[in-house]
Amino acid sequence: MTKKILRVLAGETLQTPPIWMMRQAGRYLPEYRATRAQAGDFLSLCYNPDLAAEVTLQPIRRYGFDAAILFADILLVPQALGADLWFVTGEGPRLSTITDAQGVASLKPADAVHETLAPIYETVRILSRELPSDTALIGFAGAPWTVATYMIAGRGTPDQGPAHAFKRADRAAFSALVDRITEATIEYLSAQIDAGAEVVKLFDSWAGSLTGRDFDDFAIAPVARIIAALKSRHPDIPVIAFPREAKDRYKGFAQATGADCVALDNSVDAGWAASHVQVHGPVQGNLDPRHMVGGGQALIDETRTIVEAFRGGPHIFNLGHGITPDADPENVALMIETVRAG
Ligand SMILES: Cc1c2[nH]c(c1CCC(=O)O)Cc1[nH]c(c(CCC(=O)O)c1C)Cc1[nH]c(c(CCC(=O)O)c1C)Cc1[nH]c(c(C)c1CCC(=O)O)C2
Repeated sequence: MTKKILRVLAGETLQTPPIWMMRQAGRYLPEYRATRAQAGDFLSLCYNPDLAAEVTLQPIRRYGFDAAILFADILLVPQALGADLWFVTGEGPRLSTITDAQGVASLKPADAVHETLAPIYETVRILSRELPSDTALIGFAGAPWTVATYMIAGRGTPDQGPAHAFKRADRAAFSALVDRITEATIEYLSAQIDAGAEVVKLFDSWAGSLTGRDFDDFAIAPVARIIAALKSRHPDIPVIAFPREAKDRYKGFAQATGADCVALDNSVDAGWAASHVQVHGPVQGNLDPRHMVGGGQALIDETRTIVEAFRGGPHIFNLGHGITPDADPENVALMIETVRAG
Protein backbone atom coordinates (compact mmCIF):
# COMPACT_ATOMS: atom_id res chain seq x y z
CA MET A 1 0.00 0.00 0.00
CA THR A 2 1.41 3.36 -0.98
CA LYS A 3 2.05 5.71 1.93
CA LYS A 4 -0.69 8.32 2.35
CA ILE A 5 1.56 11.34 1.97
CA LEU A 6 2.92 9.98 -1.32
CA ARG A 7 -0.62 9.41 -2.58
CA VAL A 8 -1.59 13.01 -1.80
CA LEU A 9 1.60 14.31 -3.41
CA ALA A 10 0.68 12.34 -6.53
CA GLY A 11 -2.59 14.30 -6.61
CA GLU A 12 -5.01 11.97 -4.83
CA THR A 13 -7.75 13.41 -2.61
CA LEU A 14 -8.10 11.35 0.57
CA GLN A 15 -11.07 11.16 2.93
CA THR A 16 -8.84 12.11 5.87
CA PRO A 17 -5.69 14.16 5.23
CA PRO A 18 -2.37 12.67 6.33
CA ILE A 19 -0.59 14.70 9.03
CA TRP A 20 2.87 15.73 10.06
CA MET A 21 4.10 18.87 11.77
CA MET A 22 6.98 21.27 11.16
CA ARG A 23 9.55 20.97 14.00
CA GLN A 24 7.71 17.89 15.26
CA ALA A 25 10.99 16.75 16.85
CA GLY A 26 11.72 19.65 19.17
CA ARG A 27 11.94 21.24 22.56
CA TYR A 28 8.22 20.93 23.40
CA LEU A 29 8.90 17.18 23.86
CA PRO A 30 10.63 16.05 27.10
CA GLU A 31 12.19 13.07 25.29
CA TYR A 32 13.76 15.47 22.75
CA ARG A 33 15.22 17.61 25.54
CA ALA A 34 16.71 14.49 27.15
CA THR A 35 18.39 13.30 23.92
CA ARG A 36 19.64 16.81 23.14
CA ALA A 37 21.22 16.94 26.62
CA GLN A 38 22.84 13.57 25.93
CA ALA A 39 24.28 14.92 22.66
CA GLY A 40 25.59 18.05 24.44
CA ASP A 41 24.23 20.70 22.10
CA PHE A 42 22.04 21.16 19.04
CA LEU A 43 24.75 20.87 16.37
CA SER A 44 26.28 17.80 18.00
CA LEU A 45 22.80 16.29 17.88
CA CYS A 46 22.47 17.11 14.15
CA TYR A 47 25.80 15.44 13.36
CA ASN A 48 25.24 12.32 15.51
CA PRO A 49 23.35 9.91 13.20
CA ASP A 50 22.11 7.57 15.97
CA LEU A 51 20.80 10.40 18.16
CA ALA A 52 19.45 12.44 15.23
CA ALA A 53 17.55 9.34 14.05
CA GLU A 54 16.31 8.81 17.61
CA VAL A 55 14.81 12.32 17.90
CA THR A 56 13.30 12.00 14.42
CA LEU A 57 11.52 8.83 15.57
CA GLN A 58 10.28 10.24 18.91
CA PRO A 59 7.22 12.09 17.55
CA ILE A 60 6.42 9.13 15.30
CA ARG A 61 6.28 6.79 18.32
CA ARG A 62 4.32 9.26 20.42
CA TYR A 63 1.77 10.38 17.82
CA GLY A 64 1.92 8.12 14.76
CA PHE A 65 2.41 10.99 12.29
CA ASP A 66 2.17 10.00 8.61
CA ALA A 67 5.64 11.37 7.89
CA ALA A 68 8.94 11.81 9.65
CA ILE A 69 11.16 14.75 8.77
CA LEU A 70 14.90 14.23 8.94
CA PHE A 71 16.35 15.95 12.00
CA ALA A 72 18.96 18.47 10.84
CA ASP A 73 19.02 22.22 10.10
CA ILE A 74 19.01 24.45 7.03
CA LEU A 75 22.21 26.12 8.26
CA LEU A 76 24.33 22.98 7.86
CA VAL A 77 24.73 23.85 4.16
CA PRO A 78 26.47 27.19 4.87
CA GLN A 79 28.69 25.35 7.33
CA ALA A 80 29.51 22.75 4.66
CA LEU A 81 30.37 25.62 2.28
CA GLY A 82 32.91 26.90 4.79
CA ALA A 83 31.03 29.30 7.08
CA ASP A 84 31.52 29.11 10.84
CA LEU A 85 28.24 28.21 12.58
CA TRP A 86 27.26 28.13 16.24
CA PHE A 87 24.05 28.48 18.26
CA VAL A 88 23.65 30.89 21.16
CA THR A 89 21.27 29.45 23.77
CA GLY A 90 18.08 31.47 23.96
CA GLU A 91 19.04 33.57 20.93
CA GLY A 92 19.52 31.38 17.88
CA PRO A 93 22.08 30.79 15.15
CA ARG A 94 25.25 32.79 14.51
CA LEU A 95 27.46 32.49 11.40
CA SER A 96 30.56 34.14 10.05
CA THR A 97 29.33 36.74 7.53
CA ILE A 98 29.68 37.12 3.75
CA THR A 99 29.81 40.79 2.91
CA ASP A 100 31.25 41.06 -0.62
CA ALA A 101 32.27 39.28 -3.84
CA GLN A 102 35.51 38.15 -2.21
CA GLY A 103 33.56 36.44 0.56
CA VAL A 104 31.47 34.61 -2.01
CA ALA A 105 34.58 33.55 -3.94
CA SER A 106 36.13 32.11 -0.77
CA LEU A 107 33.34 29.54 -0.33
CA LYS A 108 34.00 25.88 -1.08
CA PRO A 109 32.67 24.41 -4.34
CA ALA A 110 29.21 22.80 -4.20
CA ASP A 111 30.44 19.22 -4.50
CA ALA A 112 32.65 19.67 -1.43
CA VAL A 113 29.61 19.76 0.87
CA HIS A 114 29.38 15.97 1.21
CA GLU A 115 32.49 15.96 3.38
CA THR A 116 30.69 17.83 6.17
CA LEU A 117 27.21 16.47 5.47
CA ALA A 118 28.01 12.73 5.33
CA PRO A 119 26.62 12.12 8.87
CA ILE A 120 23.27 13.52 7.73
CA TYR A 121 23.07 10.92 4.95
CA GLU A 122 23.81 8.26 7.55
CA THR A 123 20.85 9.55 9.63
CA VAL A 124 18.64 9.16 6.55
CA ARG A 125 19.87 5.59 6.01
CA ILE A 126 19.13 4.65 9.63
CA LEU A 127 15.66 6.18 9.37
CA SER A 128 14.78 4.44 6.14
CA ARG A 129 15.52 1.14 7.91
CA GLU A 130 13.76 1.95 11.17
CA LEU A 131 10.62 3.88 10.27
CA PRO A 132 7.27 2.06 10.32
CA SER A 133 6.32 0.88 6.81
CA ASP A 134 3.45 3.38 6.49
CA THR A 135 5.51 6.45 7.51
CA ALA A 136 7.08 8.54 4.74
CA LEU A 137 10.55 10.01 5.18
CA ILE A 138 10.96 13.70 4.26
CA GLY A 139 14.39 15.20 3.61
CA PHE A 140 14.87 18.96 3.40
CA ALA A 141 17.07 21.97 2.83
CA GLY A 142 16.67 25.72 3.09
CA ALA A 143 15.80 27.55 -0.13
CA PRO A 144 18.74 29.64 -1.42
CA TRP A 145 17.30 33.08 -0.58
CA THR A 146 16.62 32.19 3.06
CA VAL A 147 20.01 30.51 3.46
CA ALA A 148 21.69 33.56 1.87
CA THR A 149 19.99 35.90 4.37
CA TYR A 150 21.65 34.00 7.25
CA MET A 151 25.04 33.82 5.48
CA ILE A 152 25.07 37.56 4.84
CA ALA A 153 23.76 38.79 8.21
CA GLY A 154 25.36 36.03 10.29
CA ARG A 155 22.06 35.56 12.13
CA GLY A 156 18.29 35.70 11.78
CA THR A 157 17.03 39.19 10.91
CA PRO A 158 13.52 40.63 11.25
CA ASP A 159 13.51 42.29 7.81
CA GLN A 160 16.48 40.61 6.04
CA GLY A 161 17.99 44.11 5.78
CA PRO A 162 21.64 43.06 5.31
CA ALA A 163 20.74 40.64 2.49
CA HIS A 164 18.65 43.29 0.71
CA ALA A 165 21.51 45.77 1.10
CA PHE A 166 24.03 43.31 -0.38
CA LYS A 167 21.63 42.60 -3.28
CA ARG A 168 21.31 46.34 -3.99
CA ALA A 169 25.05 47.02 -3.67
CA ASP A 170 26.32 44.18 -5.86
CA ARG A 171 23.61 42.16 -7.57
CA ALA A 172 26.16 40.04 -9.48
CA ALA A 173 27.97 38.95 -6.29
CA PHE A 174 24.65 38.37 -4.55
CA SER A 175 23.50 36.20 -7.49
CA ALA A 176 26.78 34.28 -7.36
CA LEU A 177 26.11 33.52 -3.68
CA VAL A 178 22.57 32.34 -4.46
CA ASP A 179 23.97 30.19 -7.31
CA ARG A 180 26.56 28.56 -5.05
CA ILE A 181 23.90 27.74 -2.45
CA THR A 182 21.61 26.45 -5.23
CA GLU A 183 24.29 24.08 -6.53
CA ALA A 184 25.17 22.86 -3.03
CA THR A 185 21.49 22.28 -2.29
CA ILE A 186 21.09 20.14 -5.41
CA GLU A 187 24.02 17.97 -4.27
CA TYR A 188 22.74 17.79 -0.70
CA LEU A 189 19.14 16.86 -1.53
CA SER A 190 20.22 14.42 -4.21
CA ALA A 191 22.40 12.62 -1.64
CA GLN A 192 19.51 12.58 0.87
CA ILE A 193 17.36 10.93 -1.80
CA ASP A 194 20.10 8.39 -2.60
CA ALA A 195 20.20 7.59 1.14
CA GLY A 196 16.44 6.98 1.30
CA ALA A 197 14.48 10.25 1.52
CA GLU A 198 11.12 9.74 -0.24
CA VAL A 199 10.05 13.40 -0.40
CA VAL A 200 12.08 16.59 -0.10
CA LYS A 201 11.02 20.00 1.15
CA LEU A 202 12.55 23.43 0.52
CA PHE A 203 12.07 25.95 3.35
CA ASP A 204 12.00 29.56 2.17
CA SER A 205 11.14 31.14 5.49
CA TRP A 206 11.90 34.69 4.33
CA ALA A 207 10.33 34.52 0.83
CA GLY A 208 7.79 37.11 1.98
CA SER A 209 10.36 39.90 2.00
CA LEU A 210 11.01 39.56 -1.73
CA THR A 211 8.78 41.46 -4.15
CA GLY A 212 8.44 41.99 -7.89
CA ARG A 213 11.47 40.98 -9.95
CA ASP A 214 13.38 39.99 -6.81
CA PHE A 215 10.73 37.40 -6.03
CA ASP A 216 11.06 36.00 -9.56
CA ASP A 217 14.87 36.00 -9.47
CA PHE A 218 15.46 34.76 -5.92
CA ALA A 219 12.33 32.97 -4.64
CA ILE A 220 11.24 31.32 -7.90
CA ALA A 221 14.30 30.86 -10.15
CA PRO A 222 16.67 29.08 -7.70
CA VAL A 223 13.87 26.83 -6.42
CA ALA A 224 12.87 26.01 -10.01
CA ARG A 225 16.51 25.19 -10.80
CA ILE A 226 16.83 22.87 -7.80
CA ILE A 227 13.58 21.11 -8.66
CA ALA A 228 14.53 20.69 -12.34
CA ALA A 229 17.89 19.18 -11.38
CA LEU A 230 16.31 16.84 -8.83
CA LYS A 231 13.59 15.79 -11.29
CA SER A 232 16.19 14.88 -13.91
CA ARG A 233 18.09 12.72 -11.41
CA HIS A 234 15.14 11.40 -9.37
CA PRO A 235 11.94 11.82 -11.43
CA ASP A 236 9.72 10.02 -8.91
CA ILE A 237 10.63 12.03 -5.81
CA PRO A 238 8.03 14.70 -4.99
CA VAL A 239 9.13 18.14 -3.85
CA ILE A 240 7.26 20.39 -1.39
CA ALA A 241 8.11 24.12 -1.53
CA PHE A 242 7.40 26.52 1.34
CA PRO A 243 7.59 30.18 0.23
CA ARG A 244 6.53 31.48 3.64
CA GLU A 245 4.46 34.67 3.59
CA ALA A 246 4.43 34.79 -0.21
CA LYS A 247 0.80 36.00 0.05
CA ASP A 248 -0.75 36.27 -3.44
CA ARG A 249 2.48 34.93 -4.97
CA TYR A 250 1.40 31.50 -3.67
CA LYS A 251 -0.85 31.63 -6.73
CA GLY A 252 1.07 30.03 -9.59
CA PHE A 253 4.07 29.19 -7.39
CA ALA A 254 3.85 25.42 -7.96
CA GLN A 255 3.59 25.91 -11.73
CA ALA A 256 6.44 28.45 -11.83
CA THR A 257 8.82 26.24 -9.82
CA GLY A 258 7.72 22.71 -10.72
CA ALA A 259 6.96 21.93 -7.06
CA ASP A 260 4.54 19.03 -6.54
CA CYS A 261 3.01 20.71 -3.48
CA VAL A 262 3.13 24.11 -1.83
CA ALA A 263 3.19 24.48 1.94
CA LEU A 264 0.97 27.34 3.15
CA ASP A 265 1.84 29.53 6.12
CA ASN A 266 -0.87 30.46 8.61
CA SER A 267 -1.35 33.98 7.24
CA VAL A 268 -3.06 32.45 4.17
CA ASP A 269 -6.85 32.11 4.26
CA ALA A 270 -7.68 28.44 3.70
CA GLY A 271 -10.76 29.22 1.61
CA TRP A 272 -8.76 31.50 -0.68
CA ALA A 273 -5.99 28.91 -0.97
CA ALA A 274 -8.46 26.15 -1.83
CA SER A 275 -9.75 28.08 -4.83
CA HIS A 276 -6.49 29.78 -5.95
CA VAL A 277 -3.74 27.29 -5.07
CA GLN A 278 -5.18 23.84 -4.38
CA VAL A 279 -7.18 23.85 -7.64
CA HIS A 280 -3.80 23.48 -9.38
CA GLY A 281 -2.33 20.80 -7.11
CA PRO A 282 -1.64 19.49 -3.62
CA VAL A 283 -1.26 21.85 -0.66
CA GLN A 284 0.06 21.42 2.85
CA GLY A 285 -0.89 23.41 5.92
CA ASN A 286 -1.77 25.59 7.66
CA LEU A 287 -2.87 25.70 11.30
CA ASP A 288 -1.44 28.56 13.35
CA PRO A 289 1.20 27.03 15.68
CA ARG A 290 -0.12 29.22 18.52
CA HIS A 291 -3.03 26.76 18.83
CA MET A 292 -0.50 24.19 20.02
CA VAL A 293 0.04 26.47 23.02
CA GLY A 294 -3.55 27.59 23.61
CA GLY A 295 -5.41 24.36 22.77
CA GLY A 296 -9.10 24.07 23.69
CA GLN A 297 -12.12 24.75 21.51
CA ALA A 298 -10.23 27.30 19.38
CA LEU A 299 -7.80 24.57 18.34
CA ILE A 300 -10.63 22.18 17.49
CA ASP A 301 -12.60 24.82 15.55
CA GLU A 302 -9.65 26.05 13.53
CA THR A 303 -8.46 22.51 12.76
CA ARG A 304 -11.94 21.61 11.47
CA THR A 305 -12.14 24.80 9.40
CA ILE A 306 -8.87 23.93 7.63
CA VAL A 307 -9.80 20.28 7.03
CA GLU A 308 -13.17 21.41 5.65
CA ALA A 309 -11.70 24.12 3.40
CA PHE A 310 -9.30 21.67 1.73
CA ARG A 311 -11.60 18.63 1.68
CA GLY A 312 -12.23 18.86 -2.06
CA GLY A 313 -8.64 18.28 -3.15
CA PRO A 314 -5.25 16.85 -2.24
CA HIS A 315 -4.23 18.10 1.23
CA ILE A 316 -1.59 17.27 3.83
CA PHE A 317 -2.50 18.65 7.25
CA ASN A 318 0.33 20.62 8.90
CA LEU A 319 0.99 23.78 10.87
CA GLY A 320 1.66 27.08 9.11
CA HIS A 321 5.13 27.26 10.73
CA GLY A 322 7.12 25.27 13.28
CA ILE A 323 5.68 24.21 16.62
CA THR A 324 7.17 26.33 19.41
CA PRO A 325 8.97 25.14 22.58
CA ASP A 326 6.11 26.37 24.81
CA ALA A 327 3.55 24.10 23.07
CA ASP A 328 1.68 21.50 25.13
CA PRO A 329 2.20 17.93 23.82
CA GLU A 330 -1.46 17.21 24.74
CA ASN A 331 -2.60 19.79 22.20
CA VAL A 332 -0.76 17.96 19.44
CA ALA A 333 -2.70 14.82 20.34
CA LEU A 334 -5.95 16.84 20.28
CA MET A 335 -5.14 18.25 16.83
CA ILE A 336 -4.46 14.78 15.41
CA GLU A 337 -7.62 13.36 16.99
CA THR A 338 -9.65 16.23 15.50
CA VAL A 339 -8.22 15.76 11.99
CA ARG A 340 -8.65 11.98 12.06
CA ALA A 341 -12.21 12.23 13.39
CA GLY A 342 -12.93 13.89 10.03
C1 LIG B 1 15.04 29.37 9.43
C2 LIG B 1 15.26 27.90 9.73
C3 LIG B 1 16.27 27.35 10.57
N1 LIG B 1 16.08 25.97 10.56
C4 LIG B 1 15.01 25.66 9.79
C5 LIG B 1 14.50 26.84 9.22
C6 LIG B 1 13.36 26.94 8.23
C7 LIG B 1 12.04 26.75 8.82
C8 LIG B 1 11.61 27.85 9.76
O1 LIG B 1 11.36 28.97 9.31
O2 LIG B 1 11.51 27.55 10.97
C9 LIG B 1 14.49 24.33 9.48
C10 LIG B 1 14.58 23.26 10.48
N2 LIG B 1 15.14 23.28 11.73
C11 LIG B 1 15.00 22.06 12.31
C12 LIG B 1 14.37 21.19 11.39
C13 LIG B 1 14.21 19.72 11.63
C14 LIG B 1 13.04 19.07 11.12
C15 LIG B 1 11.72 19.44 11.77
O3 LIG B 1 11.41 18.87 12.84
O4 LIG B 1 10.95 20.24 11.19
C16 LIG B 1 14.07 21.95 10.26
C17 LIG B 1 13.32 21.55 8.99
C18 LIG B 1 15.43 21.67 13.66
C19 LIG B 1 15.76 22.73 14.63
N3 LIG B 1 16.49 23.88 14.42
C20 LIG B 1 16.64 24.55 15.59
C21 LIG B 1 15.99 23.82 16.62
C22 LIG B 1 15.99 24.18 18.10
C23 LIG B 1 17.34 23.83 18.58
C24 LIG B 1 17.43 23.41 20.02
O5 LIG B 1 17.20 22.23 20.33
O6 LIG B 1 17.79 24.28 20.81
C25 LIG B 1 15.43 22.68 16.03
C26 LIG B 1 14.68 21.57 16.71
C27 LIG B 1 17.43 25.80 15.77
C28 LIG B 1 17.29 26.84 14.73
N4 LIG B 1 17.52 26.68 13.39
C29 LIG B 1 17.25 27.85 12.73
C30 LIG B 1 16.87 28.81 13.68
C31 LIG B 1 16.46 30.24 13.36
C32 LIG B 1 16.93 28.20 14.93
C33 LIG B 1 16.77 28.86 16.27
C34 LIG B 1 15.34 29.15 16.56
C35 LIG B 1 14.84 28.15 17.53
O7 LIG B 1 15.55 27.95 18.53
O8 LIG B 1 13.75 27.61 17.33
C36 LIG B 1 17.36 28.04 11.28
